Amino acid sequence: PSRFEGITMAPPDPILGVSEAFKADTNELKLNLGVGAYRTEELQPYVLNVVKKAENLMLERGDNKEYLPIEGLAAFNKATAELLFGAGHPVIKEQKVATIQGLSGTGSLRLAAALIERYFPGAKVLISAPTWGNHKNIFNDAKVPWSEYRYYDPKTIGLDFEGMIEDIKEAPEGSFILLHGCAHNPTGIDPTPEQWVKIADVVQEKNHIPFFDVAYQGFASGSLDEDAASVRLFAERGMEFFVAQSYSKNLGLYAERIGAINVVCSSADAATRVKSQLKRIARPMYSNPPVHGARIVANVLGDATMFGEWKAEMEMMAGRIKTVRQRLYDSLVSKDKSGKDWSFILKQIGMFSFTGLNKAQSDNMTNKWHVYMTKDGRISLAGLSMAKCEYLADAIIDSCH
Ligand SMILES: Cc1ncc(COP(=O)(O)O)c(CN[C@](O)(C(=O)O)[C@@H](O)C(=O)O)c1O
Repeated sequence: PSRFEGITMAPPDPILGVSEAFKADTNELKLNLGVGAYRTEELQPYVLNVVKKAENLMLERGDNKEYLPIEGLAAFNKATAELLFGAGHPVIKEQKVATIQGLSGTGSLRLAAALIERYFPGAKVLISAPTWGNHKNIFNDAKVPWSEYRYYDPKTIGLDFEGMIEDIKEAPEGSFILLHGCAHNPTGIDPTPEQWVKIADVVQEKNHIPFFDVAYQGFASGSLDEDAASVRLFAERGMEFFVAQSYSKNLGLYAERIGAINVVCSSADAATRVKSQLKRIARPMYSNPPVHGARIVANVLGDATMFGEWKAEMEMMAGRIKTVRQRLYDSLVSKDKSGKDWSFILKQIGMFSFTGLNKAQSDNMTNKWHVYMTKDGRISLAGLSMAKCEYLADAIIDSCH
């Protein structure tokens, strides 16, 4: 008998498995609102013009393919930390941030989880209920215990702020609090600036360690600075904390796997030690990261013209999603005679809308309407065109009544 008998079939991934099912569907009405990947009005993947411009420059320059250092491309690490905190920020000036290039957001989260497992034995991570589908797997596989803090309130289809604060208060002192910097996934519901202040207060009070996941900087509101406000608030307070970054969405570099883990420390010496241990973890995991995406980011962020062009394209993408969000809302209101309040669609921010549809209703969306979405009721508006809003509204109304 084969010794591989014990290797059973793994379940399809709750998010990426939806794309697999979508590809297998032959119905031309099919709509992929599963994975959080931007599509144009023609529902095609989008490579930013500024990315093509940077790549042409890189090709002309004839860069070589030598290994990067374990910590990644130095120009990228510098640029990514400055983008997050602002170039003039004290944590940058005083060299208190340990930044290493990661395999996009996922790989950066995983490196951070490995550091927690190694240097914070017994510490647990508090994650929002609900949260991005891969967070639990990342911490489980890194053998880091986690528990949930209340976040989504199905009654108001809004934030259960009191519950969130209470659960963070109740957590053992020195817990890691995983926070979505902006554009919460899957709910699209973000704390208000005032609520962020209160969150910072309670985290500081309990000596917790904030752990930001910033996968949508600039993509949520269209403004890089606005979307970094929550992270910068915590940096203002002189807190030590983690920030994972991703350029999958805001620069459209999905498959280039480019991101970073930043650890804000209380001294430059601590940052040097932390960086050395992140390198120690990375080397046996993947040795050193891919260069192409890092060079694109470093070139775009390092050139004033391209940086401006990037900001304009990001505002275009964020703008298209906002327009589609409004059109979906208008279609639902005009078609639905039940008087249901759909305003939550407009209050949500970023790529996603949390529809409140349950699993059976989501199944109906797929089986009857060929609309592919995650089973927690999330739809990615980035995959929706103006032309398809009416159809989607019909599907949602049919599925929830
Ligand atoms: C909050 C959050 N954090 C990290 C990531 C990781 O992204 P990457 O590794 O590409 O940098 C995502 C992407 N999440 C998805 O957009 C999604 O939820 O559909 C999708 O890309 C995914 O991988 O699931 C995310 O939404």
